[in-house]
Amino acid sequence: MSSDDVTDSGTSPQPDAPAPEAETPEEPRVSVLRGMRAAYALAWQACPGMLVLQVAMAVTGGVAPVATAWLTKGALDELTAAHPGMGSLTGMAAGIGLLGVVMAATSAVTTYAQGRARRAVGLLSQDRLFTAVNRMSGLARLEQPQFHDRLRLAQQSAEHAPDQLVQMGLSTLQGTLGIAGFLGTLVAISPVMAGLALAAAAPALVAHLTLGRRRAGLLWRTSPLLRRKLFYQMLLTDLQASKEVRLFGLGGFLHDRMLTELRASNAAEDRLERGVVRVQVLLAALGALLAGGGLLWAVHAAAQRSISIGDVSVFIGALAGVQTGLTSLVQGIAMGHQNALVFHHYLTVVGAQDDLAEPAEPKAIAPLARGIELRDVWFRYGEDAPWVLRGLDLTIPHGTSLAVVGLNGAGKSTLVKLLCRFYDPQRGAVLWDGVDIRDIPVADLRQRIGAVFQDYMDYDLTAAENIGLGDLDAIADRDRIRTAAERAGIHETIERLPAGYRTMLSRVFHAGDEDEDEEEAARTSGVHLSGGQWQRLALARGLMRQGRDLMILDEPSSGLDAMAEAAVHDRLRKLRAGSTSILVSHRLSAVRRADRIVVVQDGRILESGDHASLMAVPDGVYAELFRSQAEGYQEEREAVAAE
Ligand SMILES: Nc1ncnc2c1ncn2[C@@H]1O[C@H](COP(=O)(O)OP(=O)(O)OP(=O)(O)O)[C@@H](O)[C@H]1O
Repeated sequence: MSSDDVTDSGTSPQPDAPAPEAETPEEPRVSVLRGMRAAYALAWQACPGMLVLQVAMAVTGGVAPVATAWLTKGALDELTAAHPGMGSLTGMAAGIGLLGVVMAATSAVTTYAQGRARRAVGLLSQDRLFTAVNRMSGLARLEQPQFHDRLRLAQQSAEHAPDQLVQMGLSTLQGTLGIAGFLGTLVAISPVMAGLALAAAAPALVAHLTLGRRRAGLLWRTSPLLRRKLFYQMLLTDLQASKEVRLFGLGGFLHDRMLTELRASNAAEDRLERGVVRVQVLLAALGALLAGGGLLWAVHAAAQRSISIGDVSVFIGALAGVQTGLTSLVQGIAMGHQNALVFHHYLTVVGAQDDLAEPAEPKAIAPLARGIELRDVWFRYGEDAPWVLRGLDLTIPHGTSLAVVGLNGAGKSTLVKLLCRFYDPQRGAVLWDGVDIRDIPVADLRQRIGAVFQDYMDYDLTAAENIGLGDLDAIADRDRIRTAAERAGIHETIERLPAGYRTMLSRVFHAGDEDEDEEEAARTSGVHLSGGQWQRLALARGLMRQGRDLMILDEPSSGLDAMAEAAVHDRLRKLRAGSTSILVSHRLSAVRRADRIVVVQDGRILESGDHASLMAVPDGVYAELFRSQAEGYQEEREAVAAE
């Protein structure tokens, strides 16, 4: 394939590898029932006992008020009878009292059961959410803004939505039992009133469902605004950003931007809330009209002796019971509906496939014996993005050191990322001893690779942990951590820290126990390293994997001073001898002793050879780059000598 076949504009042939499923920015259409089912399954798995207890309490809470209303009616009728029977009156009064105790206990037990279930469900749902995030072994999805919008809502709903959906189901059960009881009572006294009360709930249900859908839509639309707001907010408080924020006087600017995002989100919420108020006022007026009409009818009927005083009491209670029951039922359903819409984001993330295709027939990876080959590799970061690698061919024989050089943006780090299989190439293949790495389980492949990335991480953890993370099996192995630190030239620095390897490298967290004394806390916290020292730590972390099949060093010394850099490269050269390694660097003095050097340009290998052979090509890119760097040092030296 020539570069004419595959153009920057993206009018290329269909790629071999499918692009990761794009996140759709539209508002999702979802099944509420699916959300409910998933929420109940979660609640059952997280805490079955508490779910059963809540169901029992919901049934009790639904039946008890109806029973109370009937006992009250019985008592009032007995009282107004010609010869009230004291025995049955006492029994009914005792029954009312007992039901009061039961209802109070029900409410307390429900609160307890809800709390325990909420915590257990929250734990399980967050566990599943982050398990799913960890399952995504590539980087492509994490680079999609829509995925982050979805993830934010998923995180929010993982904490609250499952529990709220369960509560909605339970309150529906409780409400339905209460309403059924009261409605039966109403039908017995006035079927017309019963019909009217029921009919009044229909517009309320429609209105609340519409509002719920609008609320869920609002959450989806405001998610990008709130993420940007959080980003500006984070910059205002982040330690790393604080230098630039203060020096460039960015505080006010970021603050304004943060408020602009918040105002836009508030304005959208205000608009929705205005609609909510209108609907609620209308529904309240309808309810009051019904209650007032019912009261008038009951008083008239009692005055004409067509119903008893007890009937009036139970009628008023039942009408109020049906109305409040229906209102809370409708609101519960609408809230559940809204939660299910948001919970959909959680279910989508939890159910998402890995963004890297899993091998249909996984092959076991063997220790590297022959070498790694990139064969006609074409890669770009998105369907509309320009090609970064354009038919790149490269072989790295086992046991050799390769250096990769090239101008900024040439694709060197991209090449490294493909070797770690953070992405799959759209065309061509990366072969490990002749096996396509797409056929090897990705975790097994990465176990064989050690790496120091250009954009390495500083972890707010102890010095030992910062290094030990490179090989989790050895995170407690002080000897290995120390050896890696020595090789990266950071051991002495760590030894001088207040608590040596136990020192917390953070100004945000401290290392010790909550109850440690202040002296100990001061010893173990508050240390921050210099940029070059952090880079050495990252190098030590990578070196924890010394002896694996492939060592990747992407600009491992860019932050080191000249002497440290020379010393580190000297040491690395010795460590790399006889093992397979790739060094990406702009410092040509560091790469000159590699077994082979390649120059990447326009997504291909432009030149290849050892230092001497590349320097022998007078108008070659490598020779030119090397000469210009050497001349820079030469001029510097002459200037110093002339002073
Ligand atoms: N995650 C990404 N998403 C989209 N484009 C990217 C991404 N990473 C890199 N690119 C683009 O790919 C091209 C190659 O980038 P790469 O980081 O591989 O270059 P490089 O040779 O390592 O550059 P440098 O010497 O500056 O580190 C650049 O044009 C860059 O904009």
